[in-house]
Amino acid sequence: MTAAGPEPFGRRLTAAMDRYGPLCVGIDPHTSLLARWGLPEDASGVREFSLRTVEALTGVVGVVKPQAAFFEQFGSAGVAALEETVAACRAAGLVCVVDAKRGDIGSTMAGYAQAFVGKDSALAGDAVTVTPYLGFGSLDPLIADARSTGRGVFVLALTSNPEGAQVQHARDRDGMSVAAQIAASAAAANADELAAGEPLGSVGLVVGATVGSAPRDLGMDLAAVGGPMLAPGLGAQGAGITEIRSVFAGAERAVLPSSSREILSAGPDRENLADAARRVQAGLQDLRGGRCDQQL
Ligand SMILES: O=c1ccn([C@@H]2O[C@H](COP(=O)(O)O)[C@@H](O)[C@H]2O)c(=O)[nH]1
Repeated sequence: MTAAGPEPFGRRLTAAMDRYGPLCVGIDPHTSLLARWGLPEDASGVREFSLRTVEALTGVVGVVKPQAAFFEQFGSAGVAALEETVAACRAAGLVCVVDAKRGDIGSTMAGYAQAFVGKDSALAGDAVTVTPYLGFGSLDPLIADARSTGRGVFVLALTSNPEGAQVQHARDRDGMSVAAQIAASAAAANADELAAGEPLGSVGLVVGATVGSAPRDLGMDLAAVGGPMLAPGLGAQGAGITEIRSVFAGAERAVLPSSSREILSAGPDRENLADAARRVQAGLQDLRGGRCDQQL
């Protein structure tokens, strides 16, 4: 919190990436991983898995991303486990992106906004993923609330799954792709924060590390967005630093590469988990133009 209000998300995220490096570790308690970790395949297992992961990664990475689906599948007890995970991240000083991929008409979006970026909501991390396929404008209430509480929003633009092309590669009658329209809307949403000197705006995009030349082919100007680029697809989905460099050429400092299964499968031993994250982080070291503070 500053005299002018809460510290903006883009500033806090930049500080975390400068300190630890760009890696975001996904907290995805797949049932197969619960079994591998010797944990029950229920909400108590999801809770234990997530809290152990937060503990192992504290001081190792700056950003984590719990996947809401793996909590919600166990109903209210699973949602309670997600709330505890968010609280543990807050206590540990980890930037927490809740991967919930919400989206609805504007009036309903206000409800999601209260849940995921509302001031006193237990489900609100530091940022949330949202879907713009009801129109980018439908996200306005949530973006406004996120800004007012110092939180961020990651808008799906080019997802890492091949099926996403059906919607995201479509073009309007002027030839502009849906993905390029989402990027342009995010850039407009970030303009005031960037003009005020923030290093990154609060409105980021989700662009898979697996999408190859699609951003260029679809006319997206990622460097002009001015917000962070959450890049899932690192590790288990096949992307590495070479793919990330190619997808995000010109916007490398804004990239938040995300990996879940590749790192989580090193658990349950805390040191093994931390080492796996350190190895992936080290491989990304040059992305932001040199060593992070933690390695100096
Ligand atoms: O385009 C997208 C958007 C989100 N995800 C999510 O990221 C993780 C990826 O997990 P891995 O084990 O590293 O493959 C998962 O939670 C997805 O829902 C994505 O993969 N692609």
